[in-house]
Amino acid sequence: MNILDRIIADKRREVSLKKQLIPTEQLEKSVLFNRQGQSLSARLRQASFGIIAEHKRRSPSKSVINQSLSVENVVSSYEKAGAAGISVLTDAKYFGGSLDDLLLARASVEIPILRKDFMIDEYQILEAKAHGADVILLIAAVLDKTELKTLSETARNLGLEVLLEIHNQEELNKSIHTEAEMIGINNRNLKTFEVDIENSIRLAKNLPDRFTKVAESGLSDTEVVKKLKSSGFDGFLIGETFMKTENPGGAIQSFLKDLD
Ligand SMILES: O=P(O)(O)OC[C@@H](O)[C@@H](O)c1c[nH]c2ccccc12
Repeated sequence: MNILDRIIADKRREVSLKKQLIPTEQLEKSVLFNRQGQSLSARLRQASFGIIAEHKRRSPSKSVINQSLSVENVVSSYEKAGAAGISVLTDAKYFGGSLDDLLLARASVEIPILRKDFMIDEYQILEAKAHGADVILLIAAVLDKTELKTLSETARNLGLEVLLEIHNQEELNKSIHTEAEMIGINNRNLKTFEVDIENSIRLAKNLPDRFTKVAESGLSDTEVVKKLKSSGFDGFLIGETFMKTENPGGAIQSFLKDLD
């Protein structure tokens, strides 16, 4: 079994257990459930370089990235430095995150927040809303066309935006008819961890203009980000480059300065 299949198998177990413990009515009682969602898509299109800065403690490809900083400090410093949005990993087993991280991030920043997790069930979208997210991630590699459609409709009905992640033409074909606001092209193949920017540039050319285009993963060089911007990308999802430093806020600040 590849890593992605393992993560999804674990996620199915996790979600079915949580559903028994915390009913959806309880999620709907959260104060945050009535909060007005904000548009990440609009912010990315307005920014000269729209960075979505990610909070990520560890990952299956890199193991430990940063275990010592507090999520509140990291995301506030991202916001202060000029990030367009924040991504918070909430998967515990493989990424060391939690829904509490999402709550703490929401309490710390005003800018849009993406709940970064492996979404397979409507229940997780209600959780995202109840913990203050503005955007959810849907990964085309693990969902079929019908699931992509119904999960994005659920998000839309809750006032959440969708970042739909693809990696190849086949995934693009099944995503193109959904109502997602943003398409993320993952430079990293989630099955092999290989990073390929040229693949992303080729794929982006086949995307209709109505989608805000986001380049994801493996970005550490401002020259590469400039090249992606001129190839039509509006947003850039960056985690490790910032998180592996002692001062992620300082790292994004100098990154943005280099892009200027
Ligand atoms: O840390 P990086 O290489 O800058 O990547 C960030 C983000 O793109 C990556 O964490 C990611 C992209 N798609 C995902 C899906 C699930 C978990 C994580 C991810």
